[in-house]
Amino acid sequence: VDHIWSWSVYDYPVANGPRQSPINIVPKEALYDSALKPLKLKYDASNAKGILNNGHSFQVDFVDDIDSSTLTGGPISGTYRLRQFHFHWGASNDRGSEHTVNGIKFPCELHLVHWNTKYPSFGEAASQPDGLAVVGVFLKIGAANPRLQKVLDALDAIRTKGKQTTFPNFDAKTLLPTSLDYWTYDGSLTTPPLLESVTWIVLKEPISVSPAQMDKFRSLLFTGEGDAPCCMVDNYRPPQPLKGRLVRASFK
Ligand SMILES: CC#CCOc1ccc(CNS(N)(=O)=O)cc1
Ligand SMILES: [Zn+2]
Repeated sequence: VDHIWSWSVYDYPVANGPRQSPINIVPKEALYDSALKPLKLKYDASNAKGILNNGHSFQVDFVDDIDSSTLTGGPISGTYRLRQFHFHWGASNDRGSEHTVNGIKFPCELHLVHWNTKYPSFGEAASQPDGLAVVGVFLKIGAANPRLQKVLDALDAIRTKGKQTTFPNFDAKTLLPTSLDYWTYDGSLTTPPLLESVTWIVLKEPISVSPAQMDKFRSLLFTGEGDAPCCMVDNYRPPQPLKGRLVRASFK
């Protein structure tokens, strides 16, 4: 079975909702908002727990039962805790990102998923309009990125769906670009259950990734051990209708 996104609008009626993600970002149509605060990301490397092939991407999970890896400031109010980060990528370097900029696709996009601590759990927050905040970072082809290497070196141990291994002491801040300038808009999860609970914060500055490193992402499988192997590629949702939403910029 080709692993195109197999869910249908019938399974998830919200797929046609008013605030679906991702979107195409048109910088000239974004509104600079001087009231937007700088992003404050405070990550504790000791909160990193494990790395998992979940059958549609891989994710690095964090301990989120205390306020030690948090997102504050930016467009959000209150404190959001880092839950996990994961990536989306293409079968070739001409595609792979979920958000696009002036219609341009990047080869890969990193998502750092946070949940609002005004709710008792991630699951509860995920059903609230202000429950989640995801920081998106574009990856563009260039020099090999040493900050990615520790993550990529762990992929051999989680090649098939359902495999996981420990992944201690990882500082997710090392994956961020120099500038924290961002675009922000109200959106959704881009994977099932597509819940419209995400404040998206997409960084303007990409980080680098080399072609060889991109091939490492593509060495993962959608399929489980013993299944006919299907390379984990093109695990991105295409841009969705803006439906009148405003995209704000934290920078001029
Ligand atoms: C409710 C629920 C659930 C499952 O948890 C997640 C967590 C992250 C994601 C990632 N979605 S994305 N690509 O928008 O960050 C999807 C489901
Ligand atoms: Zn994602």
